[in-house]
Amino acid sequence: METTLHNITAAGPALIDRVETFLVDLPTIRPHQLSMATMNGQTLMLVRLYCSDGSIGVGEGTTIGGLAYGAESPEGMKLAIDTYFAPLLLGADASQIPAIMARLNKAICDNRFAKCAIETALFDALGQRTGLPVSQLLGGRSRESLPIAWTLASGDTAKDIDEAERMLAQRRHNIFKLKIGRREVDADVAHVAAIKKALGDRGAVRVDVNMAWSELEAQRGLAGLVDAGCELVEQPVASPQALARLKGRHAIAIMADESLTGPASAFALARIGGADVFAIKIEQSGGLRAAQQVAAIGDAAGIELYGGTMLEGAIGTIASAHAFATFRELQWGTELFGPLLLTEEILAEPLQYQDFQLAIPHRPGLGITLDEERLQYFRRDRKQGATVTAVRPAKLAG
Ligand SMILES: O=C(O)C[C@H]1C=CC(=O)O1
Ligand SMILES: [Mn+2]
Repeated sequence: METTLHNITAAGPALIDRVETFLVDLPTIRPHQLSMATMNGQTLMLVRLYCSDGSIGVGEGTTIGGLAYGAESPEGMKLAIDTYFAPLLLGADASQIPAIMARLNKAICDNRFAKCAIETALFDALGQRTGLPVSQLLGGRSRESLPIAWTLASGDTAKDIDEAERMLAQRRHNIFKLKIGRREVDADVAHVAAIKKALGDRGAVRVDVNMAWSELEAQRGLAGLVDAGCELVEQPVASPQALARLKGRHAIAIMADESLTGPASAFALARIGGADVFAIKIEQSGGLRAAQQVAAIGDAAGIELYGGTMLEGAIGTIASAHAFATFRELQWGTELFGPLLLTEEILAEPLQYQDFQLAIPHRPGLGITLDEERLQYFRRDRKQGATVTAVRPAKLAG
């Protein structure tokens, strides 16, 4: 469909008629070990917004290890949307995304992941309505594809090296992020050094400590990581002040992840010089536009950018890709590999990963088509026999 301002406005408002949420449980290809949890599967909280013009937008809320990573869980997001978000959404004009998000932000504290799922669905529906990809609706792309790092987190050095070799041979990834922080600092540093030694110049090595170190442990760890040839360390300690004290002390980039919970935290971190790099995540930021604001703050402060993941499935991953495509700078690439960690495909056509990059679709909205049969098969309530949706009362519908 050719899109003009005329046919958008001529169509009139598209009201939200129905909000549907459901959980989808998918296995991972291997156990994924982080400092705070080991994942054997991933649960996607999917939301669909059905609009009065026939458009349907889909969004995803996903986290890591239930409540191990953050305050929101997939089950909690579903409950929050069904109970508290839906009444604020039903009957609203789905094209007025900033107004809807302002309404949600005023009435609902935090719940950033659930808000991101809703904003994703709104942008997807707007894309269907206008014929434009989400990246275009967010202001336009600076790039057509994104470099994709892979996380080595099997918990075993030799297995991690084999896995990295396979990724290099397939030309899928040549940037590797190692999950550390579960073991003693020296054991972790030895693990990183062994992997970097095996890969040499063929692969970049970075680590994510997920806040597991004390500041003292970090002082020792960072020195060892520099010697091991590691180029970046993600959130070695929990406190932003400690991050600021560590930054610049060793020849290694310090990246903030857990400390970034949206634009205000980005501003606060920039003020104290707490990071060389921001790992920006759409869910942690509270939505796609909030992620763009975090990027703008990073840019303005001379902080370099990286596109992070909450190990989302295909929907959250491609929503992230559309947002990251609009960033002016993306010096450290991205880690949007979430769907590749899952054994099951939920799209009719898989996302395109090749030559170390993920291609960003050009079709309207998110530019993906769900495989309904597979989704129905993996949804949790199929086994429980319950479907919860919120519907606009008939007397208001039309
Ligand atoms: O960055 C995190 O902490 C979360 C995540 C990203 C990749 C991965 O394996 O875990
Ligand atoms: Mn991280």
